[in-house]
Amino acid sequence: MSVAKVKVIARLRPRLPGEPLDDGIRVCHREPANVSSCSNPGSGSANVSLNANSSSAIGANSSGNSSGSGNGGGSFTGIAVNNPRDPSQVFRFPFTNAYGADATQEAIFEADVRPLIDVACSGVTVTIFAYGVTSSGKTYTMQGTSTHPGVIPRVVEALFDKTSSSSKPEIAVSYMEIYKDDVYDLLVARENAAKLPVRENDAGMVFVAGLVSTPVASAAEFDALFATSTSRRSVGATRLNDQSSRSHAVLTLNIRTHVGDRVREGKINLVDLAGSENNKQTGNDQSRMAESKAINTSLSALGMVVHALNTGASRIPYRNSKLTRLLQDALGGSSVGLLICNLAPSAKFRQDTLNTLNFAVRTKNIENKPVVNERDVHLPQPLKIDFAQLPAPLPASKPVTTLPAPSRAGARLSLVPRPAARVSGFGFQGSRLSIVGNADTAPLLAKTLEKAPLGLSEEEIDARISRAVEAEVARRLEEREKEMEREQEQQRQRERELENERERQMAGPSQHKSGSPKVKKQEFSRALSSLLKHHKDLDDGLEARLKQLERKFERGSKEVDLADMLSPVSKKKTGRAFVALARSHQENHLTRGDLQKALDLYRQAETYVPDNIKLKERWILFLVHVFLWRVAHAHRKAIIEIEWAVKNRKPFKPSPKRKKKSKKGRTTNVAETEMDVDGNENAAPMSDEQMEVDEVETSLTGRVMGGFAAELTNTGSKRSFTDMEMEMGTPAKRPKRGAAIKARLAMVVDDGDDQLAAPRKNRRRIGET
Ligand SMILES: Nc1ncnc2c1ncn2[C@@H]1O[C@H](COP(=O)(O)OP(=O)(O)OP(=O)(O)O)[C@@H](O)[C@H]1O
Repeated sequence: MSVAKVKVIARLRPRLPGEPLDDGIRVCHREPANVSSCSNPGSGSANVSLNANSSSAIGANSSGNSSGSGNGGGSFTGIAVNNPRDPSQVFRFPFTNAYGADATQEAIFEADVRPLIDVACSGVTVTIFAYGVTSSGKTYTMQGTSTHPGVIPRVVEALFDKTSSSSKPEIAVSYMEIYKDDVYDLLVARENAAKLPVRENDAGMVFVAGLVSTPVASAAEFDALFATSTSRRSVGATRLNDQSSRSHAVLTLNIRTHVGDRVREGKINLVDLAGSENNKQTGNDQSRMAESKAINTSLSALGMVVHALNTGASRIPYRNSKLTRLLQDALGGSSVGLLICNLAPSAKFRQDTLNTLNFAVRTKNIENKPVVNERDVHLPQPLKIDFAQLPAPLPASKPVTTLPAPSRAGARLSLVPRPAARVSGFGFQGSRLSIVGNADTAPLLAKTLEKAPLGLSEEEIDARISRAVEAEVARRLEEREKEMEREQEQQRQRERELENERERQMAGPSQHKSGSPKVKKQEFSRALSSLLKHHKDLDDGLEARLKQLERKFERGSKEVDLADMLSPVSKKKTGRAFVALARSHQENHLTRGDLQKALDLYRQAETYVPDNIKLKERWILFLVHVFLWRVAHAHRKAIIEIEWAVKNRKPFKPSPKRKKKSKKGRTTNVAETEMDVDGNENAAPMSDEQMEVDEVETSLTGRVMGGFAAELTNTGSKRSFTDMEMEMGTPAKRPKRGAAIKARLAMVVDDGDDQLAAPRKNRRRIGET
């Protein structure tokens, strides 16, 4: 993509009445770089005008091409300023052009502004902004006076001159001010003007929502509109300027040109920034101070954006102020930029002037990637069809004849890739219109335009752009056709696959061998859906069980009364005994199905030692443990059942739920997988099918189901006796052996119920011996 650096020119205004003579700041034009006269005010060089008050409009030339200005080629065009602390030292600031006190409005317009009008008419966004300290002549430069019209009226006049030519651009105007970081529409009477929001559309284009845009048919119509709206701008008197702008004003001229079947939509943003203020000098009252603070804040945000762009920062802080958001396109974006750096000659502004010049020199290094905004008239209209609302973007061009940037000591060239150009538009809303290109296709246009030698006529530039655009359109159409073909082919392929699938289903299972992978797959998916239903039932069972536990817990309050009667030591002992017993039941639950018992015992223990944190932790772990065990067990069993069903080609039926009688005779739904593996007296008798499932599992895993659960619930160091015992036997003997162990453990733990106060270690030993 073509890159166009922001062009910067400097303008030193004449001395105003009452301002003391001061030659500390001078305009230099094509000074030999080694001539000290420009840089040293004391040298008395005769061949150049160094004094701001006497210099002529140097730098301006009718071609608008500053022809070798800047530091390049051994000459210097720009501004020289004495160091206020050390007058023998001179700072030099090179610019494309530099204008002195008697430079006319016309000279500046002709040299640096008029060429940009052609650029805007060819579909590019152009942003011209005046920057400088308060009272340095920004408004004078942009608006001018009735006798010395400035940039704005001259641009409009030049545009309307074009409307009489064959291309006949249509023009619409929007005008806003940013006052204390709020945006107001200047085309709307102030009493009706609401604060307008700044938004960004999907294409990354910044716009002011609700900004009015008015078509204008003649320069006279514009003048009337402009005069009325300018009178609405916030202006106030300060000690430095009795007509000081208290806001940043942005006037946008939207230009639409028809070229054959295509429409080009360019625009010119004309920005009169409020001036930076040194409040030691302004004598501002409280309300002026608030304005001044907003002005300085937004200008410093602007400075930060410029700095970030210069240093190649990955994040550019456009969002720090409305001003920078709206200037986004002009700074590192897709428009062509011209900064007019206004300077005041007086010594009292010296420090601010140096700051302004520093800012301007940094701005020079900002690279924009201009795009040509063009669309085919036959393509659908944008969302907002009002001309002024038409958005911008697309292919790049390099419409301005910028000179190579003069080298500047200390200026860093970024090694970090610049962020992609972002598109923004003052007052433009709606979607981007484009048919002719994007960031990828822009190089073609850019290349074409870059090859254009300086001094090409407007028609030649237009012709080049047209040719490039046509080639680009053809290429993109071809690409689009190919893309569409690819998509159609993919669609056909998808349809074919769907059709085949449908046919297979219609043909039915008889056409397939029952043992084929497809049949197996179907069986498996049927089994899977049964399994899912089964799990839902399981969840319901668990939930019912938890509710039951809660009720039991409430009943435990009776025990609390009992516990209150015991001494703290006895309470502790009793609590410990309950815990030991609960642990024993917990550890043996695989063989005895004593989880419920363990749970009750833990609760009882808690009544005696309610504040024991360890117990609480154990309690929580236990609940988790129970839950996980049940879920894992249920899953495992279900998987085995499915595997078995698939292997034996039998339909999968989830195990029926077991109705469990609660102690009070209520019937509760509990998942059968809960306790039945150990075959104790509470478990429902196993069906033939279930027996088979266990056999299948044993043959698949070499273990009985208890082993799997134990693996899940016991850590390596606390493996249960049952597991160890069972691992000692051969796989064939394990089931038998397991049953014998279970019976033994049942006896041991039952005996243990009576030994409430037995120490924990002993209890363990009982279980393990
Ligand atoms: N080139 C010039 N020739 C003659 N007079 C000028 C020139 N530039 C500025 N002035 C005068 O200087 C005064 C201050 O100029 P202006 O109001 O344009 O400054 P400003 O930078 O816009 O100030 P602020 O930031 O406070 O709005 C005005 O009286 C203006 O007429």
